[in-house]
Amino acid sequence: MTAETAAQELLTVKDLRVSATRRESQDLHVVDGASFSIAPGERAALVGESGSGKSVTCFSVMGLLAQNLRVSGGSIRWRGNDLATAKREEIRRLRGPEIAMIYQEPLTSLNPLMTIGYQLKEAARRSKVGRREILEMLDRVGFADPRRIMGQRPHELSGGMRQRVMIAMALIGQPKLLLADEPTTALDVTIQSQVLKLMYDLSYEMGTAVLIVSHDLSVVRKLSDTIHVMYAGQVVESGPTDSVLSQPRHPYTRALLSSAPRLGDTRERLESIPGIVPTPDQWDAGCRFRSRCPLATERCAETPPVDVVADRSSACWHVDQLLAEQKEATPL
Ligand SMILES: Nc1ncnc2c1ncn2[C@@H]1O[C@H](COP(=O)(O)OP(=O)(O)OP(=O)(O)O)[C@@H](O)[C@H]1O
Repeated sequence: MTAETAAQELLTVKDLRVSATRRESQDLHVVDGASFSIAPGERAALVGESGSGKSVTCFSVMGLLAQNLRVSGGSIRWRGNDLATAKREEIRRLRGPEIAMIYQEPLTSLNPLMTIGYQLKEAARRSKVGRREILEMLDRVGFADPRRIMGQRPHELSGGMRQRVMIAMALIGQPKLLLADEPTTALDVTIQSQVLKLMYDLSYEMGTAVLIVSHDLSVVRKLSDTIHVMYAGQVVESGPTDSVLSQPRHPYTRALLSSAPRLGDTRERLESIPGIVPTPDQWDAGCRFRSRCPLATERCAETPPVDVVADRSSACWHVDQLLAEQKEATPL
């Protein structure tokens, strides 16, 4: 990394390892060698099948890992500090004014007993923001009567309204980074895109970088500048969204694309990825996708090299073959 790129980076996660403590056996790594970085104002996405470690990675950045999990290796560089080794108190101070998060289900992060006003004031206090800005923020996220919302409790609001409150709460302090962990999965399909648009419009106006965790490649394609593909606890491919999705350099990304529906799709059937994701206790030093990969050879039992080309990186022994196959499949 050059001094120039390092200075441009907001968050750099390097070889992150998160371990789960187990009572009767050795600790288990649930994230194991994840690396990616995010620049100021960048819109990035973390994609991958269930269990690949996307949420745990976000919670590590927020310093909000479950009791039985801990960062056991690697670094999380945030504007010169390493959050992997920082004291809880230091990370707590960053939550709100610097890094904020929106969760899948707003009800788990809103207190059911407290009014929205109370909870927004708590969030605003950390960022030294007053009542006027809170009301303005509620107006910006689309509430016609912000004063009325302030007096209501979470159960009095619809799912979409609650998620808009969460967006207001997360962005009230104008953080530098917003982590959004599948922020619309709990919402009706009809309002998902409205809520996403709102989140991205506001973040853009504030210059806030966004890392969205999503299963939906069509959302990622539309809304993200860069994409990081996670598989079995590692980031296996990274790069600008358009180029990763049009010319994947990792067989797992190619498989994900074949299994995702696309607008105007003429394919009769989507191909599901054969096999199952190995669980953390099955991970080894070799390529973890090899049991499901059509290109796998014996060599894949060894740690795959990280292939870096311009702003793309992928970890695969067979990038050349993968690219040759894509060339053959693409009519001139
Ligand atoms: N508190 C915990 N204790 C032990 N293992 C955990 C804990 N939380 C998560 N895990 C394990 O960590 C791995 C990564 O989980 P994570 O929730 O980050 O995956 P994900 O990619 O976000 O999946 P999804 O898309 O389903 O949310 C999984 O194997 C999961 O079972």
